[in-house]
Amino acid sequence: MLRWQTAGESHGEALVAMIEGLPSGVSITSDEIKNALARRRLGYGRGARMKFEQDVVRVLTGVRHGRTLGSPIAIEIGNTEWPKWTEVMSSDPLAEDVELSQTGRNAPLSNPRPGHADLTGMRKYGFNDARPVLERSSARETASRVALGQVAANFLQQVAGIETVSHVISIGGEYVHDDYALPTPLDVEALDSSATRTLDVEAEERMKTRIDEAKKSGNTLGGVIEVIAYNVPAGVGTYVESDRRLDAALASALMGIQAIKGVEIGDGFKEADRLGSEAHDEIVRENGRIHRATNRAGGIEGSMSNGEPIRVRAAMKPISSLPRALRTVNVLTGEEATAIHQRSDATAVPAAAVVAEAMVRLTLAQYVLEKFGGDSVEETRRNIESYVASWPEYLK
Ligand SMILES: Cc1cc2nc3c(=O)[nH]c(=O)nc-3n(C[C@H](O)[C@H](O)[C@H](O)COP(=O)(O)O)c2cc1C
Ligand SMILES: C=C(O[C@@H]1CC(C(=O)O)=C[C@@H](OP(=O)(O)O)[C@H]1O)C(=O)O
Repeated sequence: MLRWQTAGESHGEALVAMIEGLPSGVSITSDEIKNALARRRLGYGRGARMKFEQDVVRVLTGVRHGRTLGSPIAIEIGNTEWPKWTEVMSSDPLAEDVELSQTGRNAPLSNPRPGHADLTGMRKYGFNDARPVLERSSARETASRVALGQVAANFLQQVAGIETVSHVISIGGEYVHDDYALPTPLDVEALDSSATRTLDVEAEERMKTRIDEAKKSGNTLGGVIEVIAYNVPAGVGTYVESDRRLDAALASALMGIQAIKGVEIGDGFKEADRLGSEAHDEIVRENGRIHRATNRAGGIEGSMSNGEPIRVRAAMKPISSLPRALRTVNVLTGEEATAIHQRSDATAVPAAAVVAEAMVRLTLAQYVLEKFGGDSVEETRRNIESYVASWPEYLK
């Protein structure tokens, strides 16, 4: 069973990520993890923190000479901003003669921000300061998931040539064109170089203009992202129990990302309006091989991969911390107030696409391992090859 967990606060000393259950022999280096983390920092509209902070990666356990050992892997991502936060975020009680200043970064945050976990988190955990809530609810934590996602990506690539691609479909209501071709692994470099993580240069300009306008008026934006997984063999996931359904697992993985409010598999909500004859993907034989005439289902039928590219989309709400302050109340006085705002992203849709890709990688790694097992990369690869080899030629 593949399991993973993350720990760490946004302004703490470091984030920590663990993954357990991967076979031995997966090749992975800390540079590959660093590169994955660098992709998450990209995107037009990201805030100041992305410029001055760095992710300092240390692979602490589970990897030797660039190969996994089959034992738990622990990764540390240091926050380079830590020296400024040592007192505010000290895990030990502060010495008696150290008094936190009541201004600047030390000030108690008693005006909770709408759209964040602040108000309910304060009630639930018994704080009258939003600091202890926002430290963990912050999407800083997604760096841990991207680090783990890179390990999963290497596993998927090395056992079955499975590759993922993430891109942006819309920001602030500015969409890519309807006839926009699905990006493939060959497009990853171009997507990484795009300010809005899209190959549609005309849409990119519209998105950038929209972000500029939002920024100018003290506002923020959300959008829609898509992740595609290529070369997933048919039969990953199952219909036999609801908790083993691949589509349900992917939806849960994406909904578990901060600010994601909706998930679609394939054509998702559009399918609801179509006639049955226009909704399903006919099975056709071409050049002796069986495949689908279309891929509206997004590569999943009966909660199993069907051999076509897997396609999932997620909707991200606009960033909750607005320079144009939203109304709130001061929890200490009960009086009306405006929400705290120090700095934030104007939009983080391109970054969320990279995070969503990491979650798809982790989920697929879990489901591939569940189907094919294996304690070493070679064993998993052999199992997949012999499974596919058991089909008649026209079904491969
Ligand atoms: C990559 C990424 C970056 C984010 N950056 C910010 C940010 O700078 N400011 C902010 O208010 N929210 C940001 N968010 C969103 C909040 O973390 C999120 O909306 C908040 O924790 C409330 O959680 P919920 O939206 O799931 O209810 C970001 C989310 C992601 C995925
Ligand atoms: C630090 C990251 O994202 C942060 C996520 C975030 C939030 O509220 O989710 C708020 C911002 O942090 P701060 O409030 O300190 O400016 C973002 O910069 C990151 O993605 O690495």
